[in-house]
Amino acid sequence: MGSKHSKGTTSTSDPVPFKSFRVPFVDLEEATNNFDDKFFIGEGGFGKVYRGVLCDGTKVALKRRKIESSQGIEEFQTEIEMLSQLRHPNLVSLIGYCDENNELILIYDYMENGNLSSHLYGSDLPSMSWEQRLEICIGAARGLHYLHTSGIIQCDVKSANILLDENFVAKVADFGLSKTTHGSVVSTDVKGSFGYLDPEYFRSLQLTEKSDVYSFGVVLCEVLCAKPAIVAALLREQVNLAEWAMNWQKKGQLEQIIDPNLFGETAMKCLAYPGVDRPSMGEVLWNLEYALHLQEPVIQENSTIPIDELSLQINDFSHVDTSSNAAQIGTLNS
Ligand SMILES: Nc1ncnc2c1ncn2[C@@H]1O[C@H](COP(=O)(O)OP(=O)(O)OP(=O)(O)O)[C@@H](O)[C@H]1O
Repeated sequence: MGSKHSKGTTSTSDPVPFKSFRVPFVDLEEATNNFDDKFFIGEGGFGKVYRGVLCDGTKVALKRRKIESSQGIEEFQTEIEMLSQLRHPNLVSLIGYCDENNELILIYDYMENGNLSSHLYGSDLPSMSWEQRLEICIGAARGLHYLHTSGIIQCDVKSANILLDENFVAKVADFGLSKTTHGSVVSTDVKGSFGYLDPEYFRSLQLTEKSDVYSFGVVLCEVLCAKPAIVAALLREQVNLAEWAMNWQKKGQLEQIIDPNLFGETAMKCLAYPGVDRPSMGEVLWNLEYALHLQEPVIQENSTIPIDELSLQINDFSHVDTSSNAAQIGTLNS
């Protein structure tokens, strides 16, 4: 949950009506040995995240708002409102929250294997098999499909917000920017993360479920190419992975960067412009499940080939027209 998007107020009094989820601060101090650095997992826009163990033995992750920050209250409330109503095996579970004094802390089920992006690039973690990747994408698609059929747009779909439990089951996380729309088009300020933002939403400020589909298409590209959504390529401007992959597709050479037997076409359909040409999340899910079904014999044959070998050939970004992305990034930063 990133405070970069927050428009919250500064009052901390009774921020949410779900008192049954409330956990005393002293219990959280105990769970983390007083927020000891040894328990620190990472940091996002909202604040630091710690692992901990509650007195009943439940392993948890605690997201603690930066004390100096006056932002994040609106996202804190949205997160609690959304997650206290939603339950699905592919959504992260909110166990409770703490809003004592100046503290705002969200308490989640602890996800043993962290987030999807750290398994794709930028870490020493072992490469995941194709089958595992596809199953993770299917899990995340199920979570998003459930959200969309519940009338909710997640609004910040990215690989860092797909968490993995001890069995590598995908759980969609971070609902601070989510919107309840019940299928209608909503006018709103642009929110989301660089590299994942639907260009149509960016231009029109009209939010629909297809914006999540676009962002999920970028996640599929990351999974297929083992590259981050924004790639700093040699001396050039930052390169947007989605546009780079679509350029290869336009040239009819998608197989140059990804194995055509996998789910490249599904990823490309998610990135279609205009948004009405994109599939629904249910169709994406069906396509991925079908890809898994088709892949089973192929996966068995290739199961020892790490993705890095496939992505070795995709380091040439010289064909990308970065002008429109650079414009988008520039505008977002301003
Ligand atoms: N329930 C959880 N279990 C385990 N690790 C978690 C959990 N929730 C978050 N993390 C980890 O904590 C770190 C910070 O996450 P956080 O969601 O605050 O920020 P982010 O998604 O990295 O960035 P942003 O604030 O821009 O969305 C990440 O490494 C994330 O994987």
